[in-house]
Amino acid sequence: MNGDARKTAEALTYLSGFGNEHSSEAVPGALPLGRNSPQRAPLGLYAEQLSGSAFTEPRARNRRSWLYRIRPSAAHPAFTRTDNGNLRTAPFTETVPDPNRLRWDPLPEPEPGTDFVRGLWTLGGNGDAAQRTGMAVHLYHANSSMERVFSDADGELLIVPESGGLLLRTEFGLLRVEPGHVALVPRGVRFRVELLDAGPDGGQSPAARGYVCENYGVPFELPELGPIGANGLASARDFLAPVAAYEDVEGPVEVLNKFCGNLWTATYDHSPLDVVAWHGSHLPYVYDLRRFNVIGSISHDHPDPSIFTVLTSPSDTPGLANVDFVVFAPRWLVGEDTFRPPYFHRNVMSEYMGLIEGAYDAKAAGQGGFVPGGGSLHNMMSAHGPDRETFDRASAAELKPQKVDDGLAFMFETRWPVTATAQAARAEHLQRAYDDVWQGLERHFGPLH
Ligand SMILES: O=C(O)Cc1cc(O)ccc1O
Ligand SMILES: [Fe+2]
Repeated sequence: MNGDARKTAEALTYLSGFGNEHSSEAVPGALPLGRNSPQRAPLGLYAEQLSGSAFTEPRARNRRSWLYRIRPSAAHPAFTRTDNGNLRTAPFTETVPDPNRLRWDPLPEPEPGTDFVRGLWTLGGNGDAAQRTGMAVHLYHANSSMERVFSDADGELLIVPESGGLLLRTEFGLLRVEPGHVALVPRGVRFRVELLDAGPDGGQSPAARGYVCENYGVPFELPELGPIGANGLASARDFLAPVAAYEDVEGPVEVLNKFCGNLWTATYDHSPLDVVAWHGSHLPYVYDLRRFNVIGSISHDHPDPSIFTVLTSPSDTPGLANVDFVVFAPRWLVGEDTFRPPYFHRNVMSEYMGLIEGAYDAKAAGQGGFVPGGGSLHNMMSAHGPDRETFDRASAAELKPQKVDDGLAFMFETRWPVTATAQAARAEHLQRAYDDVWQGLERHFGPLH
């Protein structure tokens, strides 16, 4: 299946535009015109609505799609509980919230035959999935394509690959997601993840690794631009939705459903990825982070990282995000008389950071440092910022224009502290000496300087 996945992914076409009303049909005439639910849907298909918002939410936040499928989703046997593996869900109560700065190396190698869902490993989170608020941070490390199909009733999934490309076969069609891209799979949408990179044995050996933000709250949207103007940051047109593509498969297919924190399984007698046409706004997307238009200071001082927000999940309080997805993309630094890397700070928000590639400008890379596939957690009010090495270097640097283009880092920044899971708090790959990166920041104070 893996070799085929790359070939299939090469030929993909997309529909451009975040939040649009898109429509697509894999077979001409499959999409009804002028109505959603005709007495008999075209081509003998079943019409079905998938709601991502309450029916009555304001138009700007209202999300739903109509799917025209070979069988209605309702045609399935009972779900039964199955092993949650390393997946955990809010409320997170296995440990107490930790004020310490925490950092992890990448996940260890998975067992052979680990698919995307089995490879999910929850680091922590906040809120309450059943109350549709808060978020979870997961990592994944897989070495096998999924045969089964997955959907998450608990939230939307923002998938951030760090190594290994993925082919997402969704109810709405196919998305190719490489490191440097992110995929957004809405709540309840069924999909299967295949690994794009076939190993020398034509199969299972390469790993696919990355991060997932599970957003229990209001779905991600593009941030307001305010005085930035009508353009800038992530552009709506760079978010690509799939075109309709369906599986006409009769035969046993395992379908996994994450519901209020548990995995449930059912064996369908057909593939639920059988949507021949669709229209609507509750849709998956892929976005290439390198298309992000980075805005920064052209005078002095280091702007707050909110300037790098790609997507935001708002809360009921204006400006206070349930979770923001922020990217530190290649950019020029030109600030005069400025300490250019991230400043020392304590933040009321909680910050989980990951690294997709290269190095991050506030932290040393290399072994025992902040490395691709690793991550750090700086919870509410924890004191952090540049490590000693970065502080020494940046305080002495000659301030000529400088291109920062040796890395791609990101942050999930959330309104509530992230409580670690037991497995994250006790993990062997937790860096137990992380505090040391701020050791040796000597006093330089001298009133007579
Ligand atoms: O802690 C971090 O590295 C993230 C971060 C980056 C930045 O540029 C300013 C503040 C901030 O929290
Ligand atoms: Fe920070």
